[in-house]
Amino acid sequence: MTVKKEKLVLVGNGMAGVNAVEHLLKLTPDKYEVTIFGSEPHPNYNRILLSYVLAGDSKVEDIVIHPYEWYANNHITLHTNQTITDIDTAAQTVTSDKGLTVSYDKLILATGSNPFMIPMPGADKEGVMAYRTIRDCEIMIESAKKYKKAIVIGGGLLGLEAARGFLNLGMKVDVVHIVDTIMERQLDRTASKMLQAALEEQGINFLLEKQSAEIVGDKRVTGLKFKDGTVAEANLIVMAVGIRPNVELAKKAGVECNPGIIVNDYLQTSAPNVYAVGECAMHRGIAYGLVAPLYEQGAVLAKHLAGVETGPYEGSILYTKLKVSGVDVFSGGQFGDAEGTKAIRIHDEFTGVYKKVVIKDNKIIGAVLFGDTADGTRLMQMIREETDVSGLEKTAILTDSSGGGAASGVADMKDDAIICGCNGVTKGTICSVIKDQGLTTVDEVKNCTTASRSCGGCKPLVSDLLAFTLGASYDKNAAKETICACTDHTRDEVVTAIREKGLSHVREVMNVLGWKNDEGCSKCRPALNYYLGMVSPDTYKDDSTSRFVNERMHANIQKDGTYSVVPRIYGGVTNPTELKRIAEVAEQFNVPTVKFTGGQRLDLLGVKKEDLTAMWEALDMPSGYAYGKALRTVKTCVGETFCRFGTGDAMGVGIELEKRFERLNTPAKVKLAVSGCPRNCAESGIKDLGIVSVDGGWELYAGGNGGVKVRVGDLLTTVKTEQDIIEYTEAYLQYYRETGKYGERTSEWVHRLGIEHIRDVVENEEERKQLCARMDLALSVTKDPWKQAIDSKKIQRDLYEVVELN
Ligand SMILES: Cc1cc2nc3c(=O)[nH]c(=O)nc-3n(C[C@H](O)[C@H](O)[C@H](O)COP(=O)(O)OP(=O)(O)OC[C@H]3O[C@@H](n4cnc5c(N)ncnc54)[C@H](O)[C@@H]3O)c2cc1C
Ligand SMILES: NC(=O)c1ccc[n+]([C@@H]2O[C@H](COP(=O)([O-])OP(=O)(O)OC[C@H]3O[C@@H](n4cnc5c(N)ncnc54)[C@H](O)[C@@H]3O)[C@@H](O)[C@H]2O)c1
Ligand code: SF4
Ligand code: FES
Repeated sequence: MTVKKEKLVLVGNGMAGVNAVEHLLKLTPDKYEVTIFGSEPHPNYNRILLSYVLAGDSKVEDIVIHPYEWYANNHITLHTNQTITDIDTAAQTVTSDKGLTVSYDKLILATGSNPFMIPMPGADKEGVMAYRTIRDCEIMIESAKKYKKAIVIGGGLLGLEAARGFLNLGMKVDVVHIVDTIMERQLDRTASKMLQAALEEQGINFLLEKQSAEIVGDKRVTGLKFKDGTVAEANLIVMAVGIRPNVELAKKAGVECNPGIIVNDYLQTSAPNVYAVGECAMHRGIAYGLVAPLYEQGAVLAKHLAGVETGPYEGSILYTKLKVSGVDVFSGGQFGDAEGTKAIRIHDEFTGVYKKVVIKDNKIIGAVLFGDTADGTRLMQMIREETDVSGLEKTAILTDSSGGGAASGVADMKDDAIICGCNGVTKGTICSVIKDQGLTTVDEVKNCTTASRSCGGCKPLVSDLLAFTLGASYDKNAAKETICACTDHTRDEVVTAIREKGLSHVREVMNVLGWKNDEGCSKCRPALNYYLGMVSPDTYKDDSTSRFVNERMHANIQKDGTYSVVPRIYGGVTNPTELKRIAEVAEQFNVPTVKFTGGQRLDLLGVKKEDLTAMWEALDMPSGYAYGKALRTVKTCVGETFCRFGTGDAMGVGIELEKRFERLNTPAKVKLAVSGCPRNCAESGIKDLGIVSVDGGWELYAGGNGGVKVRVGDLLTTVKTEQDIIEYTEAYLQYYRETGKYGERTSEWVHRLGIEHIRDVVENEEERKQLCARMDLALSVTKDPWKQAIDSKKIQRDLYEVVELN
């Protein structure tokens, strides 16, 4: 006798609902006849990965979790593009917008959330949108082909990932945020400010403490007006200011909601046989907006519906990781300081790493990590298990990422411990595929199980599981550091290919080396442009479209959309005629602020884009390159010319160095300093190359940095004459140009290569002469970009004219 199957209907073909059904079918494949309705015209896909689609690192087809065949193979009836509009809880039926009525024995509501749209005037204009679905993503990608300036309202996880995506799509982007710290729901002030600085470095412009008042424009948006009366230009505005549970259908059917669909610990709603799971559900006063808790809910619901014994769902501890390449941010549990809590903090300004763990009653209750998130999953495990840390050395909690042997932490985990929260993959599953299928790398585990496919936060644990399962045969460092997710090639492989294959365009490199993403991204394109120029300085035609906005514009864009102009003042030494001219130009162009920079230059701030070329012409001074990955400034003291302690001509040497190396492209910005005696008034110890006059010669200090990662330079060498200084500086900078990774400051480069190695290179006469010859070639072809813009109507039209956006 065949047992009649019960009818299970799922409303919402999203991540939470389908995951629960998948789990249920594994437990009891034959108990239910399943029907799924989804409003979107797609099979179940990974919404998390939309950020990678937008950023150009994935394609829509790559983010499908369950293709149509999965539904067919599991005998599930799927109705995509069909919205359930009514539920009759007495008759136990649902009815769709296409008029289809289906009866149920059990009903799961998994209708997700709606993005919150700020109800301000103009919010209905063309070009104002949310960011939630594949469709939204497609519209954003299409818009980027036509429009050049976006605003994202909301500096939370979604807003920042959207903003990064826009940069990758070649748009300029402002993030408008209501308070003065971004991601304030996940980060403390220190981490938030570090994140902001890192994202500004990538090109995102932040407008903080801004209250949006009105969207301006005719049919299509042209800008966003704030309550303080200022306006920011944009032809695309994305609202990412939070979500609201989608409960319209449940409310209409009389199911209790406040504001989400209220569920008990078994995900039951107020209506009989009706369950809710995912973002639409409100459990113990919380509606979750991240997948890990939704999967935990789904696991309980599946067991409950399968009739398998299960404990209640008692709520989840949240953790998040921002999915923006180049920044590592993790936040978990209760990260804020509150009564009864104590925190352990490490803030290593040398490496840009910040870690904070919050402890209450000898238990870790929260953590924030910036710059190094490898310990995130381990700390989450300690938070979940309420590990007593009273016997532990407190700073070791933060510094020991392996807990005494890579595999020791994971060895203690149970088989059903979730390793990848985003994709609900357990330790047991990962260990069996490693064993059964002979997997040896994190990437293979990812492809096989989806663990680490989304936010990437679980990669260190997956790696530990490989070590635990494979023992000594696991090579943790086998995974190589690629330029970005668009390629499997490392920096060195790419540079070698450029040299050996004679590649000469950014696109050619991407084609020949089989880039996964035809357009590349904002990480690889500027890097390729730099490497090509470094390899063939005399023949390579710079691809300005592959440069970051400030380098394209040859001025630094400011938070209000104006620019800053810093003319070259060699060695920081000027004269009355030059100063008068600068003053007159500042008056002529109504420059609101003139400021001395840390590098002894004058910065004219608040210049309108359309005034830039006229201002440069009036100044009649070269560009100070204050915006570029290039030589910025040579700071000098007055030296022996005026100072009674001085033993060397600091000003003379500084001016000569700046004249020699101005306009030189380097992997990251380069700052030099020359001091006339060891009192070191020009702060030579914290410069990329710092020169100090000493008895009988000059000392050269390499790899210093006074910025985010403070580092004191290492003594590179001591030379006798001013001519030696030029020669050693040439060799040092050229070696940095040839071996530095794009974006890597000399402080990191010296640390990576080791000062002894660099010293060996520059002190070897033959190598030094060769490096100098290659440097001379690179210097022989540089041109002043301001002069080029003054002389070219085309450049002025393309870059500096104000275009009416519509
Ligand atoms: C760009 C982006 C990036 C994200 N990144 C992360 C991340 O890194 N980590 C993380 O944990 N979370 C992330 N999230 C959040 C995560 O995607 C959501 O928490 C998760 O998708 C919610 O799942 P859900 O099933 O509850 O809702 P959804 O995935 O929204 O699914 C609900 C589905 O139900 C459909 N539906 C609604 N009403 C009806 C109806 N009446 N009839 C039929 N169908 C209906 C909707 O169209 C939708 O397809 C991200 C979200 C976005 C938008
Ligand atoms: N990496 C991830 O884990 C990830 C990525 C994307 C989205 N998500 C999830 O998707 C959901 C939506 O993300 P979200 O970032 O929109 O929500 P959110 O609620 O996390 O953040 C919204 C942000 O917008 C700000 N804000 C609110 N009103 C504003 C206003 N009028 N002007 C300017 N700023 C304003 C808030 O201060 C807050 O920081 C969340 O549940 C989020 O957790 C997660
Ligand atoms: S570094 Fe020496 S020479 Fe230069 S200003 Fe200071 S004391 Fe004078
Ligand atoms: S925890 Fe996010 S991908 Fe694994």
